[in-house]
Amino acid sequence: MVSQRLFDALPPFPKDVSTADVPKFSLSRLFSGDSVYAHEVFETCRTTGFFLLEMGGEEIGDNMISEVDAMFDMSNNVFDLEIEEKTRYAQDASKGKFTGWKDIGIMKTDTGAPDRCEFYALAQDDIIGNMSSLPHPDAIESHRSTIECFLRHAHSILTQILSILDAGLGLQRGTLASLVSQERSSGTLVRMIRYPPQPLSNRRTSLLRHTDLGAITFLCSIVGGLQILTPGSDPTDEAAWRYIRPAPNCAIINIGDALVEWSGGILRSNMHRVTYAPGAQADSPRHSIAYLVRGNKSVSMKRLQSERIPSAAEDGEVEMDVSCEEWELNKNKALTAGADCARSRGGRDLVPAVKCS
Ligand SMILES: O=C(O)CCC(=O)C(=O)O
Ligand SMILES: [Fe+2]
Repeated sequence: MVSQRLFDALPPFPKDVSTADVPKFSLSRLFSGDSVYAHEVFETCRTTGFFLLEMGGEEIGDNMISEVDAMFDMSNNVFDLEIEEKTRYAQDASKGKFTGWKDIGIMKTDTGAPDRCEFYALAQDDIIGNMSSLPHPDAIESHRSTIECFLRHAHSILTQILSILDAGLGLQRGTLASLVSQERSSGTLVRMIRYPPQPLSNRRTSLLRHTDLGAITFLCSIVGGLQILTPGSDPTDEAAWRYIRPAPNCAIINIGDALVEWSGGILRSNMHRVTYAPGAQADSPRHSIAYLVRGNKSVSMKRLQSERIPSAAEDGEVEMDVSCEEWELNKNKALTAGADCARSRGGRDLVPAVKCS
């Protein structure tokens, strides 16, 4: 949900590229309490797992638009720092440190080739104050309050979406939000990403196909490149990968694996990847900002109990009681090694709210 002003500064996404079938919802209607609209949002989270959320006109939406613009500015400045400076804040996957800077090529794509993107990740706990602050370059330190506002506003928008999911899953209002509280420790991150333009003669996937391991993601970008796998398709079928067209004032929201687990497979986390941008955009660097909301560290990954969520026993499964913290560590290691055998998950039919005999 970058502003129109920043979109106007870059070449447009071409009109003739076929794009994914992803609906656009509006934040003001989401806040209106319209139950038919809420049901459409829920069904999208169950069947596609991705949607656009348009903001503007509401106080929180307008704040978000200017905060996201400021985050993009900051991200540009961070990635433009000298490599020696960025190296001081390097991530260290072998020590489970996924905050700070990740150079291009550290991760693998699905062919085993090095990735083509740089990350700088910030822990929500660091910014909100759930832990003692981690050191960052001045380009970040001087913007801590902007980052905190961005996190608080994005979180309250996502809380609204989670309450729609509570209703659809037959959970008490506030159940899902209580698993991803901002006031308790979690692996939640805001990840800034820069993808340099790729040479015409050698263009390919820059970020491995994956599903997000957390609960829900709030993603902002201007330049295209994000693709989702058409539900029901084989990931090796190139024709099944479709671009999402970024739009001004719109965030891309997607469901992650934790919500699939908690909902017993009702909600859907869909595979996605990043490749070169289409048309004239391919010559511009691509920036994105992903707010990756994860469960509180000690929360279990076991499914929640409700009339609508089939129990593991009903499915003939024995559930492992892993905490979000352990689950994330294992998934992160696999992802870094390119060994994440990701597949889209979830999307099963809902049982009726009241079971009839
Ligand atoms: O850069 C993007 O648009 C997508 C990033 C992404 O999928 C992620 O960080 O999980
Ligand atoms: Fe992702």
